[in-house]
Amino acid sequence: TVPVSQIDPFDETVLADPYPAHRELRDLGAVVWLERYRVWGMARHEQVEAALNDPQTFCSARGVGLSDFHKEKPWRPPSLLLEADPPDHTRARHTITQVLSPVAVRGLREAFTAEASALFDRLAGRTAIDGVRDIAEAFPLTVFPDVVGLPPDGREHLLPYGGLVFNGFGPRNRLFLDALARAEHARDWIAAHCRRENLADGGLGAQIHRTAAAEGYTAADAALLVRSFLSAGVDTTVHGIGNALLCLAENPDQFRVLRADPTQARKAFEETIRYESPVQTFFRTTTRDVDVAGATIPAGEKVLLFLAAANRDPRRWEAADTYDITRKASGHVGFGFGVHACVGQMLARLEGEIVLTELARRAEAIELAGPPKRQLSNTLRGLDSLPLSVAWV
Ligand code: HEM
Ligand SMILES: CC(C)Cc1ccc(C(=O)O)cc1
Repeated sequence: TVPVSQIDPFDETVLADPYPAHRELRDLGAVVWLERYRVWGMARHEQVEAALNDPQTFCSARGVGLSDFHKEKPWRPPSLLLEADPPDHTRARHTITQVLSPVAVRGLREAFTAEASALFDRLAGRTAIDGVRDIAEAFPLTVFPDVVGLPPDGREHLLPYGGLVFNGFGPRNRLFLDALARAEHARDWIAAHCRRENLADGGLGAQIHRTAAAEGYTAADAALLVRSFLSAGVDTTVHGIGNALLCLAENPDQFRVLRADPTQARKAFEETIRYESPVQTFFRTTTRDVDVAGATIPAGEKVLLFLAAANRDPRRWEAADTYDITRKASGHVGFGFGVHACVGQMLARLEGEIVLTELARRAEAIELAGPPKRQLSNTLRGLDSLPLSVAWV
């Protein structure tokens, strides 16, 4: 029989400190029944990776949130990438990877480095800063809209829209309803700025339109592909960078390692994605009766994948609950795994590496100057504010 848990993974107390619940779920079994939502859950690395690697059985086209698109109308038209399965997904993925290719991402390094340098020039000398407002939000909100080709006005809609997307994967709780209200005006702005006429020539948005047209997509579908970037490309990196600053401030020995060798910045960011995963959970839906570790999950069931729990599974990681920037963090599922693995991960890594390198060069030490304020979300883990005192070089 399948172990039953009363844990509510979307409860605000659990979201504020999810790690005890993650441990309980891992130890309860390879597959558990979450009574609260009447869905299945997997929290161990082995089962999460296996499910992500089997899109035929654990599909995305019925939504990657709690809502089953076969039963409820999505709050927005489904994504051609995230909420699609092979073969449709394959064409959309091929289109996007032509635009966000490793060569294209490498070509951004110089401009991103210049932006980070200018940002830290403005911060130097200010001993009290807010790591979220002044760094984690400031850097992505400067470089990403520029590279997509968004106009200077209206960028304040990006975070609220992402907040709605990520809260939208959870239940229709207070977090979702708040996000829906906050994003009321963002939805129109985002929809308008997925259209070719509102995207600058030469930007990634215009390139998506051009490549999508060559792949036979309509302008409307090309706009949906741009929407994927605007949905996934900001809140995630903001929290990735914010979580890295929090981890480094809470583990001064790790900051000293980074300070001694700033080329460790990329590894520090990767360990952050494992240890304090910005994307904590999302769902799949079974397409057939499937046996997992002796339990049979019937077809048509929602399965909640606990990425963050898998990333701290002691069955897979030495000292799983230790933040160690020198460890080999590869193999984590913080960027997903398999056909839907994050298409923006190289861009995210570039942003994280550049910010942490600049920080390591300019700060002797950073420490918490007050309690961080958590930003609760049904899916994302990150901060609203991070008071830091910085000893600049
Ligand atoms: C630290 C930053 C980021 C994290 C932690 C992250 C995490 C993830 C994860 C876990 C998935 C898998 C979703 C699934 O399997 O259903 C994913 C997919 C995706 N990500 Fe990211 N992401 C990040 C940054 C970005 C950026 C910067 C972009 C855009 C430029 C982006 C665009 C996407 C897209 C379009 C998908 C869907 C891919 C597909 O379904 O084939 N992400 N991301
Ligand atoms: C971690 C993922 C759920 C992030 C994400 C969100 C939205 C989209 C989209 O295609 O709209 C893609 C990826």
